[in-house]
Amino acid sequence: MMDNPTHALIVENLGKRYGKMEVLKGIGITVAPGERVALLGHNGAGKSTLIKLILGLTHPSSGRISVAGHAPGSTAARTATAYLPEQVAFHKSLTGREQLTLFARLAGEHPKTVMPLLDRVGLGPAAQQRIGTWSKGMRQRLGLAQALLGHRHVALLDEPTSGLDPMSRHDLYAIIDEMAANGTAVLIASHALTELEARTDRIAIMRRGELVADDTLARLSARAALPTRIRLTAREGAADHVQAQLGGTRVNGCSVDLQCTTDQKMAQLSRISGLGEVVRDVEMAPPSLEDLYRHYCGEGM
Ligand SMILES: Nc1ncnc2c1ncn2[C@@H]1O[C@H](COP(=O)(O)OP(=O)(O)OP(=O)(O)O)[C@@H](O)[C@H]1O
Repeated sequence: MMDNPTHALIVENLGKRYGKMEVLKGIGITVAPGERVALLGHNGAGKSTLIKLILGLTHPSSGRISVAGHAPGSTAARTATAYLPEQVAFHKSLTGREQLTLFARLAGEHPKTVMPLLDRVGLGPAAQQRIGTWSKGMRQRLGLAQALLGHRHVALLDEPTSGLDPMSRHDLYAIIDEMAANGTAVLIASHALTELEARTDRIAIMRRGELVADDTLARLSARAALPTRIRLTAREGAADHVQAQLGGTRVNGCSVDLQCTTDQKMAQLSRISGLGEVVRDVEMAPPSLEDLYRHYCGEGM
């Protein structure tokens, strides 16, 4: 395949063996500039191995990778890639500003970019403190600041929000969105399904070294045809009547759970409203990313 300039990252028919063990089998995935792709999979599915191969830290047994048109590990590919590992390690005795200045020099960036970048990730006030005194969230932000140095075509983020509180997670995703809006292709390996659901454009799921899904949430959802759950709250004493009319399962004194496919949803809602005032409330839960993840990972298989 010719390199498509619309793809910042191309992974083609990638295989990796460790001795007899086949860790990656024919992986093909592309990420376009500005796209945010979630990379999901159980422990040991091969996500870290894929990231290591894209970084050029280990070599594929077969297949090909192109990072902004360059071979993984080459100087051009390294310059084009931002990488945030799960455990970010820094010199504890340096201040945030000193550490980032060091990274800026290594990346060929002018030290004057450092303070604005620290401000951008919310570390401006802590810039003169030693990293050894910082919280995990602050170190994670510094990792992100490092990843934001220069203009990167591809960002590889490994569990970027692990161990962060909800506010820090929110801020971190805002920065990731900004990176994508500036044209960086972002690949986020994570287990944090709920937050990824709203913050990524595409979902890629790996299972035992194979890519078993790679599409938008809406299309994965349509293909899986998982049911929408509907919980009805009946007026006091009316739950039996509601269940007799609509079927479903009683979950407690006054609630009834129903399930329906997407194309049955409107018909089901009109049957519910036909029951009139005996139904006090309706809650609908479409399939979540967690449901889809279970489906595509073939849980229980
Ligand atoms: N250097 C290595 N030598 C031998 N086997 C390895 C090596 N690195 C990884 N593996 C194996 O490859 C498989 C995939 O591991 P990998 O770390 O890529 O999974 P992962 O999806 O990143 O898991 P996690 O979510 O736990 O980080 C595992 O079975 C692992 O034991």
